[in-house]
Amino acid sequence: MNICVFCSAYSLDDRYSAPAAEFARLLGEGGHTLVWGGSNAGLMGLLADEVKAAGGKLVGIMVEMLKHKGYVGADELVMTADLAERKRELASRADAVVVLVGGLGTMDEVTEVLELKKHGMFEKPVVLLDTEGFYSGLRTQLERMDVEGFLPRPLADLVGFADTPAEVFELLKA
Ligand SMILES: CC(C)=CCNc1ncnc2c1ncn2[C@@H]1O[C@H](COP(=O)(O)O)[C@@H](O)[C@H]1O
Repeated sequence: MNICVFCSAYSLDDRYSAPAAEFARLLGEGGHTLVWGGSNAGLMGLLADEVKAAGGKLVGIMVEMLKHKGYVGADELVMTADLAERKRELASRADAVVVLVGGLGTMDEVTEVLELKKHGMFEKPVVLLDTEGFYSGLRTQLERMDVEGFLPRPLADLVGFADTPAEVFELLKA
């Protein structure tokens, strides 16, 4: 499976990096391919290192302006002109999307994918790994949208929440 992952480009402490590394190990050992932003920065770089070490493949979708941070050693590195093209390319290559902890870049990517799903233009599973309850605020907001009539389809059709890396893969199998 081509698993597209959005996550932080910053180095984070063990509370966040250890579950990300475990997720990467499961991805690699499962024979999956990581499709990601192609960067060696922070959690993105850690993820790629761990997937590779566990025997998984790496497909990086890079953007011209960040190419100085490009990961060396990917199986495939695709260069895109801008962030919008990169998001389209990431989505088009994904059989599933997994969101690890991240900041504004990650938010931008996940909201775009959920908006496409909302309109029925992207039908692949999307799972958020809610490490340390990092996404509890976002989850509360999305649930309120669901309950109060802001979504055209049930939230459960749009996104799943996993507490552990292993649970991500259980949700992807379901
Ligand atoms: C110096 C430095 C940290 C460079 C970051 N260089 C980057 N290289 C590749 N993708 C990126 C970068 N920054 C943000 N992104 C994209 O936005 C997300 C991370 O942004 P953030 O850290 O959550 O907000 C990633 O999923 C990635 O696809």
